[in-house]
Amino acid sequence: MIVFEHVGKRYGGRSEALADINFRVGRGEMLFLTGHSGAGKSSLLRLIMRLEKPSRGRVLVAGHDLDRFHLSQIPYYRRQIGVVFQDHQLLFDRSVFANVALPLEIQGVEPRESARRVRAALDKVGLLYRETALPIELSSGERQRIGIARAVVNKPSLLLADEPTGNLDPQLSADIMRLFEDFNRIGTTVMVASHDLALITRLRHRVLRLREGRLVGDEEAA
Ligand SMILES: Nc1ncnc2c1ncn2[C@@H]1O[C@H](COP(=O)(O)OP(=O)(O)OP(=O)(O)O)[C@@H](O)[C@H]1O
Repeated sequence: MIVFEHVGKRYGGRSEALADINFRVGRGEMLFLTGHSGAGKSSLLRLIMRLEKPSRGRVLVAGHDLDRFHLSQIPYYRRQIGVVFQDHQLLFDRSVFANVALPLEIQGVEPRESARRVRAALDKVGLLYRETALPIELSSGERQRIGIARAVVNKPSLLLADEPTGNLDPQLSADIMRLFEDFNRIGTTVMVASHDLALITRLRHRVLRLREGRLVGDEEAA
């Protein structure tokens, strides 16, 4: 599903944020990406999203060399990827329902079909009963689950998360990870960047370890 071949990334004239990264992720896998702050986790995810281009090497996703995409193809490509951020990036003046519906609205999905998919996504994260609430009325764990519902409303084949439990306590973090595992169980490829080693160790998935832009570990699930 994801192939990195000798990938390097340099921003401007600075030192390399990523250097000679090689790995493959199979369809339907779940794995963690870990490393200290500044190790290159977000850069690696941004390359997969095609928000950045590599300075060296190739990134392939679902058989496509991302460097070869025409600019007009990129939005279609990104629709196949669900992305969850630490700060969830919800719109605070819109209801939970409207936030989750946003990706479908942008694509022009017909309202009735959109409503059906939004409710299915909210149901999966256990927050269907909060559809009319505003984000401000929710707890931080609930907001993160809304961010996840929005990420999966398109039924993406690939789900990427950048420190999705960064602000949450251990219990809520475990709940969020269980949700990712649920999506993985139904076939979604899931990659989670996190520096929460306690959580990562407990969950027993494959772990890619970055240090100063280099891949220093690739440990299979225990
Ligand atoms: N847009 C950018 N322009 C210039 N330098 C950048 C940019 N994005 C990242 N970097 C640099 O690249 C290196 C890797 O950063 P990156 O954000 O990928 O690491 P990270 O592991 O995700 O860290 P964090 O957990 O703090 O987000 C850092 O030295 C950072 O300063």
